[in-house]
Amino acid sequence: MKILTAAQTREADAYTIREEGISSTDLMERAAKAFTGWFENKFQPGAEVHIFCGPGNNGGDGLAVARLLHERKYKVQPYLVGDISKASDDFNVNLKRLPQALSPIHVEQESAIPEFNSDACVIDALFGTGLNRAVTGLYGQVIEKLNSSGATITAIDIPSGLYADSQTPDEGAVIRASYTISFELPKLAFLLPQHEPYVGEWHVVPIGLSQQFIAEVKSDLYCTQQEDVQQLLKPRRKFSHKGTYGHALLLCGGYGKIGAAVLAARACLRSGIGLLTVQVPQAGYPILQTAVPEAMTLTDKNRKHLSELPQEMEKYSVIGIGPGIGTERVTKTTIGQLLATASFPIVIDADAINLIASSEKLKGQLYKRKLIFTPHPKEFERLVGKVKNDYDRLQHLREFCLEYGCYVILKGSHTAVGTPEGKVYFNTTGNPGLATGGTGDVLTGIITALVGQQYTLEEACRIGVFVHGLAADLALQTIGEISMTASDVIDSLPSAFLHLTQPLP
Ligand SMILES: NC(=O)C1=CN([C@@H]2O[C@H](COP(=O)(O)OP(=O)(O)OC[C@H]3O[C@@H](n4cnc5c(N)ncnc54)[C@H](OP(=O)(O)O)[C@@H]3O)[C@@H](O)[C@H]2O)[C@@H](O)CC1
Ligand SMILES: [K+]
Repeated sequence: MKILTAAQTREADAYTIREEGISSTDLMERAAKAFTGWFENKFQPGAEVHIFCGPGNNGGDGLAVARLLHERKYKVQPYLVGDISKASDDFNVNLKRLPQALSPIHVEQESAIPEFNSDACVIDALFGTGLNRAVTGLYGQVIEKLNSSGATITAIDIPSGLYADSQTPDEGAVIRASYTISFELPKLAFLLPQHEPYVGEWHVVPIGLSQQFIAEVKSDLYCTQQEDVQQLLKPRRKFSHKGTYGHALLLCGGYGKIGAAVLAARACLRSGIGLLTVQVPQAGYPILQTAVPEAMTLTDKNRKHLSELPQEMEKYSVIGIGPGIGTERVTKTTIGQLLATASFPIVIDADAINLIASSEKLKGQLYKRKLIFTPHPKEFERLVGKVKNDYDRLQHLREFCLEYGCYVILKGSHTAVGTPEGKVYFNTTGNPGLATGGTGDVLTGIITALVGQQYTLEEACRIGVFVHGLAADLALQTIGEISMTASDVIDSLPSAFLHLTQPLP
């Protein structure tokens, strides 16, 4: 699914109206019906619903929603905020369509807003994609009052005051919604962690915008959804054997962190790799052999740390390196040797990222290699320097991928996959249960397995982060967020792959 800017969304609206012979009023009605459909499933008709409408088409949506909810027996009170003498045409059409029983309250000062019951619902229809400056003055005061009212706020299209695709100025007030119901496509702002307090739980409802326009419009930003991953996954062939699915090498684990190698290895095997060799420091040998009998185990000459590459490197199709390896000098030297010699793809995680980030020499060896980095935000900052905000982080992500021609999986609540072509794919699975030690090691194992099976690096990144999040979502059902461990995510990988390859009817 593509992500469009606010300007492109307005163009999509205009194109749909022009090319598909639908009036803008009818498109607004579709949007209002789509919103109302979601709202009715969420809130019972007994609830008081206070709908705050601004002067543009977002306000027009609010007025149409007021009429539709009134018809469905909700106790609706519309508010017209500020100067509506220059309101949009469709706002005025929907103002006229309000039934007699609904008389709107004009809010010219914030004191005109009554106190709400604690179970009241507020619908925010002040501003949508037409927001063109920070919200201050009366609108800002109204937003602050609604935020502190204690009512459950549901935003139409986007929380008012939030910029859809660029940094919202600090001085602007922004609605803090519990729910945001967006039309047709998600906005970039919803995918960035800094906006969680404003956007709340978000959903997209279709309103029939032109699919042709959406297919043709240029955007480098995408959401990866289940259908995408189902199309990317290749069935295993009847006449295949273990050699068909690659031979992965994991260079993971260090004294006290052999568990990281166990987790990465188990996840790699559960993600379809044909053969797996794990090299661990001597201290890890009995542990690996016992915990992961399916993996072949090599030992490093060093008892505690990664200090050498195995023999016969040419037999591997992919390497995963980093989980638990530590930051010893000798390990850094080994990474340098790996970058200098390996011709196959390398998945680089954890301390391998930290070691590369700390060395200009190692960074200089990254060019023209087939590399996937899997940093969390702190590791990413070690690679690229301090970032100012989530948009700045995204910019750095694209620049880093372009400069080094590599892939970066920037982990977070909507993990972002950056590609060398400047594209970014946001993931749509996962939950806060993943915020626990070892889940990153699991992701390294999954991605390594997928690269080993000859998926392109882009496919491996997109499938891998989706499956990892899906496994956590499936584990949620029986284990919950609080108790979830990295091993639970591995244990749910089979269900996640089954879910994707044999969708239930
Ligand atoms: N078109 C369609 O077919 C469909 C559109 N849809 C809906 O339309 C929404 C977009 O509507 P929109 O383009 O009218 O813009 P919207 O966000 O309502 O605001 C514009 C108004 O706000 C004003 N204004 C802006 N910033 C301000 C500020 N900081 N402080 C104060 N004022 C400010 C600006 O005034 P001005 O800049 O002229 O002073 C103008 O009056 C979209 O999100 C979706 O909900 C759906 O129904 C689907 C069909
Ligand atoms: K809104």
